[in-house]
Amino acid sequence: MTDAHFAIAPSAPTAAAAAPATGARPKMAACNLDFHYDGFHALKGVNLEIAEKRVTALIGPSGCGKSTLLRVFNRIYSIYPKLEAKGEVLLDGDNILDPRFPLNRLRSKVGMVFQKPVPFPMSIYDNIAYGIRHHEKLPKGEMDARVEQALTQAALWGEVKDKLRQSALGLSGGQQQRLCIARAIALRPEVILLDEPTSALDPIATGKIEQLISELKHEFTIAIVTHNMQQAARCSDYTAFMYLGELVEFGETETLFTKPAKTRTEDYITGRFG
Ligand SMILES: Nc1ncnc2c1ncn2[C@@H]1O[C@H](COP(=O)(O)OP(=O)(O)OP(=O)(O)O)[C@@H](O)[C@H]1O
Repeated sequence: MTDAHFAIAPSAPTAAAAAPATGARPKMAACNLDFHYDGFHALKGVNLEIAEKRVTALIGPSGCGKSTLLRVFNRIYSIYPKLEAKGEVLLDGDNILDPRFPLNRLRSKVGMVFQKPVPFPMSIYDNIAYGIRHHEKLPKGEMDARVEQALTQAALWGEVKDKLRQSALGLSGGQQQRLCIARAIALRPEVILLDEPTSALDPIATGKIEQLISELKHEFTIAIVTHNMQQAARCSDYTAFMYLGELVEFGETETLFTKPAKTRTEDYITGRFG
């Protein structure tokens, strides 16, 4: 799909409030997005653009719908019958909520990393190779190169290159999270969704992941849910502030944190509630 297709996307009020001021191309966009959990209205008319090869942070008090929005971006809810999304989520102009959009294509383009690192109970090498094998049949030499490349990009290669055949469960929490990021990267996605990726980590491991995020954005489009406002300020280009299922404010991170347009945003970022 082309930019032109994106521009004429159906019903897209193209999140006018959300339009990135830098002219970055939108990679994904939620358009009039509503989401219900078995009757509970968790996302209400959300319009948001995720700029290509930038980091977009989703912030807001507990229960405001940040993780739900991230999960809709990956259609992860679709296995549950009573969960319903309405509106559109565009990926390069295609509506990924359309059941005709193949789930395996979506998963290969949009990777996800969760709050708690969950390595598979297998070797470090196989943690990376497992997902690749699912999508491609590679000769051993090429597979070795792909594993090394993913671990290098996730800033983990130097720490694990001599123990690739050891269990991934023996890695520290921070290393396990970088392994999960490597696993996502290995599939060569275009978008990486990070759901509170550092909330289980100590400050040093957190710093490494933040450093990693700022390097990965040169190649990938990143959306990150975080409770840590310093983290959002440090590592994102754009920030979306959500409250009770609505997108309250969106803008360049520096502007949103220094000159928020809405009182509710200001109250939240200054710690008056949340
Ligand atoms: N599986 C579910 N079934 C029913 N309601 C749910 C489910 N998951 C989330 N919710 C509700 O949807 C709303 C949004 O939840 P969500 O997890 O997206 O919020 P969040 O902003 O990510 O919160 P937190 O920061 O605490 O992780 C909340 O009111 C939550 O209780």
